[in-house]
Amino acid sequence: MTEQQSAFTLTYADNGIAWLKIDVPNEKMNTLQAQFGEQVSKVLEELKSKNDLKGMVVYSGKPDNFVAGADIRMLAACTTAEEAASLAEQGQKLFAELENLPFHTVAAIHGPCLGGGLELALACHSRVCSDDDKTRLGLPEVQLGLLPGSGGTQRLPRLIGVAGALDMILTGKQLRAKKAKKVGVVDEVVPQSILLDIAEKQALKPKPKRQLSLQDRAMGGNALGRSLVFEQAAKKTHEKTRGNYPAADAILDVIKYGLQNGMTKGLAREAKLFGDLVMTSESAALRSIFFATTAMKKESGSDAKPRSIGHVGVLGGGLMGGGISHVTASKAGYPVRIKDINNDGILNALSYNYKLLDKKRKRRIISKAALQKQMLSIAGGIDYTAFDRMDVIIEAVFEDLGLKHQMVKEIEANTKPETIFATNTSSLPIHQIAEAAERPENVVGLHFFSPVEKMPLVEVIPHDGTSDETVATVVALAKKQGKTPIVVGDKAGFYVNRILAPYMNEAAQVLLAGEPIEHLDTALLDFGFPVGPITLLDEVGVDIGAKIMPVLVGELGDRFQGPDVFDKLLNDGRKGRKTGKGFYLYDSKKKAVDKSVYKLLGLNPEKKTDAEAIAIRCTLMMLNEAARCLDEGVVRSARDGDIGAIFGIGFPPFLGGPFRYMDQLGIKQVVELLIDHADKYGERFKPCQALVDMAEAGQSYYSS
Ligand SMILES: C[C@H](O)CC(=O)SCCNC(=O)CCNC(=O)[C@H](O)C(C)(C)COP(=O)(O)OP(=O)(O)OC[C@H]1O[C@@H](n2cnc3c(N)ncnc32)[C@H](O)[C@@H]1OP(=O)(O)O
Repeated sequence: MTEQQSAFTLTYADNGIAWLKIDVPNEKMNTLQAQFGEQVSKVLEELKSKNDLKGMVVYSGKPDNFVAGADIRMLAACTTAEEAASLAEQGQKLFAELENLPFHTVAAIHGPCLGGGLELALACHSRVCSDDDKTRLGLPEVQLGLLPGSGGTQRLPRLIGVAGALDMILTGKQLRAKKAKKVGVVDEVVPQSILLDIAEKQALKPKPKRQLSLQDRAMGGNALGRSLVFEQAAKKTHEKTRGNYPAADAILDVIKYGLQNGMTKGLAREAKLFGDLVMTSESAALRSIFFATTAMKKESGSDAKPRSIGHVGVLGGGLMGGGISHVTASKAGYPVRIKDINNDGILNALSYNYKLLDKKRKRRIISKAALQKQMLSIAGGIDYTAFDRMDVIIEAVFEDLGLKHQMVKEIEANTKPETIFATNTSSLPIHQIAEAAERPENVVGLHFFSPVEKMPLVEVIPHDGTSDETVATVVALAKKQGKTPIVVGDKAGFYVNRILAPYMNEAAQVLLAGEPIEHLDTALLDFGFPVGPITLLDEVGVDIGAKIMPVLVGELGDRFQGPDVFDKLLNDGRKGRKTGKGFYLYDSKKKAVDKSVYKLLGLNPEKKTDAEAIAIRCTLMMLNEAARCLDEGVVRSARDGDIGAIFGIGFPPFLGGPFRYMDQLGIKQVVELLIDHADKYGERFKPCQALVDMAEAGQSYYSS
């Protein structure tokens, strides 16, 4: 290999400093690949042979990233646990040699420094990072169903203490520069312009001695303190994972083992468990989410080019309008003008924005000046002033077709001919909204989920007459807002609500069969959903469910007919959390079921069915409907269907989404389960034709 093709280049300065540049050829992102082992070994051999070096700076040749970790494609290609473990061992060995160099090694970090990238930096004696917003440090392996396999589970606790390391490794959180300095992951934070100079200055200083952090001394440095920290972390982790994520248990195990038995044994265990985890179905599913979202970042939703956007208008200053204006102004960086029918709506949206920004300011993510600047980019009023400048309007008014028609007309009258009208409807067909338009090619659905600033998914819904350019423009806008957009068909419920509704209806059936509410919710939580269905109904609002159901029944048929409980609940004033009255009590601190709801529904709750059976019963309804959606073209691919369900509903990520889960079960088995449930509970479980055909042909949704 020629010098130019090498990912690692060494140069020497007259002042005794060596410079090790990492620059993977032909890639915009540095990742660590097995094939670099030889190159790094050579570099290390050369460095060991030098006896006149004072120090070394390790830096990236890329403009905006340090190292994003081991190459995930390489891990996914492993066919045995031994193969994966040996990759980890190789990294461990090289990093140990780096750590043992006799002179001061300093990592100069700008941009993402994640996974194996941070493990490399941890093997250096000091770390300096830029204060740039792109700089993020973390060990996100757990999000891929893995543990840090190149020394991270051993070096991080020894550097920042057990509690801090457990927090970082178990959550996979990525720290910004200031926070990384605060917890002790880096030694210095400096502007990017002087990063290399400061790193060089550091490297000229003598190699520092490793010290136990204060936190470690206080909490994890003795056996008793340590076991307490582990106990708490295990409890907290289990509450979240419910035993569905083997990586979390493995992380706890390896860190504890390493602290009890020393670094060498700890590293051996780290590599072994890393190899085992790479082969788990959970890791394969989580890796597939990474590959899917990375691919989706490049897609434009249509063959056309997106139009450029200068200004965005938002109609309606309610909860959704507030959230949409926030992601449009603060995340995408466009000036926003909100229009509402009264000033309270505008004030509401502005105060929503202020609260979100102030939270960031309090956490020192943004400065006061940045907060003020961002607030100034959002304006509002009760008329269409300045709307002639708008390129896209996002409508978030009440779900009423007449009102939406009025909005379309007013917008067409007050904006440019090419202005896009994107409606955030969750239930009304886009083609019906577009009926009022003179320029239906500019009308498109843009369905956000609540709370907008947190939920990662957006459904983009073209109707038959929407232009490709409109689709590409709103897809680009959604990406700038930090969302993952999926383009879905203009049918009732679109994709996410359509697959959610039968699942929720089935949960209601289970409830009416007399299963206790906590039992039902816990069953689905244990299965891996982030909230139970009854809690979700309380959160979303019983009234919202009652409004969407007839639309689905009308357009898609009787299988969407839920049990007849909405009227009883609504007549009793039980709209859910927002009215303080639903299935749960909202005036006590501890979550508890409002038992009077059983009386209202004429139920005598009693646990009769085991949790697993309840979970599969509700989930099967979702799987069957997802299969129908793909068959009807409501989603364009199994991949989009999986990402939509995971990001829109919280479908258990470790199962990889409904389609990957069906593959895992085997389509034949899914069909058999559906038939079995149809026998027990009714026709609504009848497997859709697409699944039956696939089962007969022995097909699956994915090839791997
Ligand atoms: C032994 C070790 O402990 C094991 C590990 O290190 S496992 C890996 C741990 N690291 C990670 O999980 C980080 C994964 N990467 C990311 O989260 C994000 O890419 C990022 C935050 C670094 C950057 O995000 P963003 O700027 O939006 O860029 P993004 O589009 O995602 O990535 C750019 C390119 O880098 C690639 N990339 C980023 N990290 C990668 C990785 N770890 N492996 C392989 N490819 C990676 C992407 O696939 C994409 O490639 P493409 O352009 O050819 O499709």
